[in-house]
Amino acid sequence: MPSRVSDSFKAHPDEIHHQKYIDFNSLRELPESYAWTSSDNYQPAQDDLEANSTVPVIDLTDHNAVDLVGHACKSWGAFQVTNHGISSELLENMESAGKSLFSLPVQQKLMAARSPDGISGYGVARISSFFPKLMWSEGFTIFGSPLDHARSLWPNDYDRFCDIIGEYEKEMKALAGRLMWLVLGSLRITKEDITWSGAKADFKGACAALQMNSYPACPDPDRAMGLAAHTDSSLLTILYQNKTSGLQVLHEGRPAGQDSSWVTVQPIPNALVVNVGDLLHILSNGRYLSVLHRAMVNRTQHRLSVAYLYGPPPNVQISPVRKLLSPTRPPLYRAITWSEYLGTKAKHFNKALSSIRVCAPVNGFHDINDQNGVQVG
Ligand SMILES: C=C1C[C@]23C[C@@]1(O)CC[C@H]2[C@@]12CCC[C@@](C)(C(=O)O1)[C@H]2[C@@H]3C(=O)O
Ligand SMILES: O=C(O)CCC(=O)C(=O)O
Ligand SMILES: [Fe+2]
Repeated sequence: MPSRVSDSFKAHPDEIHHQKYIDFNSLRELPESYAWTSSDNYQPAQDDLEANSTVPVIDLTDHNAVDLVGHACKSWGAFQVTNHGISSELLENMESAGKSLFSLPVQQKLMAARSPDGISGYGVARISSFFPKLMWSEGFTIFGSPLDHARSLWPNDYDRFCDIIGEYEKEMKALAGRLMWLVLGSLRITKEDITWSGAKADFKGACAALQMNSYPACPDPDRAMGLAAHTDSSLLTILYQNKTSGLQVLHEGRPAGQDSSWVTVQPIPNALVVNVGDLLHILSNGRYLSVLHRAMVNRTQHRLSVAYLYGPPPNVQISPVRKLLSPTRPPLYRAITWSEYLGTKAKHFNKALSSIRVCAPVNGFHDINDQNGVQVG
């Protein structure tokens, strides 16, 4: 296995898998295998960046929060929340847990490498296989207990990491449940309108994946991509980002797909970013579109983010809520479980939503993902 990318970047594509194991900090130049161009569906000049625009910031204690959330979901598919109840201490602890993980030597991180068909562990962005170029980032996914991987990373000192993850997941689950009811409330959907496996959906059985992302400072940021444009498969995702900006969301013109531009989500201390995922897109029958987003890198600052991808229990069927349907608004998607959807996403990537569509859109609303031209492998 090459120890540095510069040893290997002219390698045969089969060897790309090996290139994931690099020490980003050792590189003074951007290897060609990491240099994105417009033909890779990426405009390095960023001339489609909307500078004076920003996603809504919602104070969760605002008595109008339901309507603000509804408006943000409809017009942006993303928003930031303040006064969300997660302590700044927990956010700081999570950030330092991430820092201590990603600053381990490459060989140590490899002890927790994600297996080719696994979900949890250390590795490159799993969407990499859909793109011809590599991404300037590394990630660590936690689905279920982090114990085994934490033990491989810190054989004598894994408790603290596991405690922080456990606490973070507990708090995030409560916040995600709260946000879910705000979102559903904005669609005038009540507890009675949603059943999961025949029972009332109370989100107690909800599931989540925690994705920690590290974006090292990059010698040539204008040609590099931290995490390529994608939507999340979740119902909704809650993202913590450190003080370095990089997250961008695609702001759709209306009708969807017209004049879209990328908007940077500027970090606000202690705020969290929330975005609509594909399962909410399905559940809301396309009223709330899952938002395309990506992460950019910069020359001097390391960036860290932690995404909490919140979904239903893996085997519960998700389908458009009946209350939102009418003869003029028939169901656009077939019922699907999160497990099955993840398999579909792994195969079709940004065409996954269209692949489960059962009905042509009416009144001009449709999947944004059909419009964005993101490359599918
Ligand atoms: C449950 C999951 C959603 C996710 C794939 C995964 O199995 C674990 C990581 C998640 C993540 C995070 C970064 C972006 C994303 C598209 C990816 O490649 O891995 C999402 C996946 C998803 O939402 O489809
Ligand atoms: O790093 C970011 O800002 C985005 C991360 C992200 O989109 C993800 O983990 O799904
Ligand atoms: Fe994402």
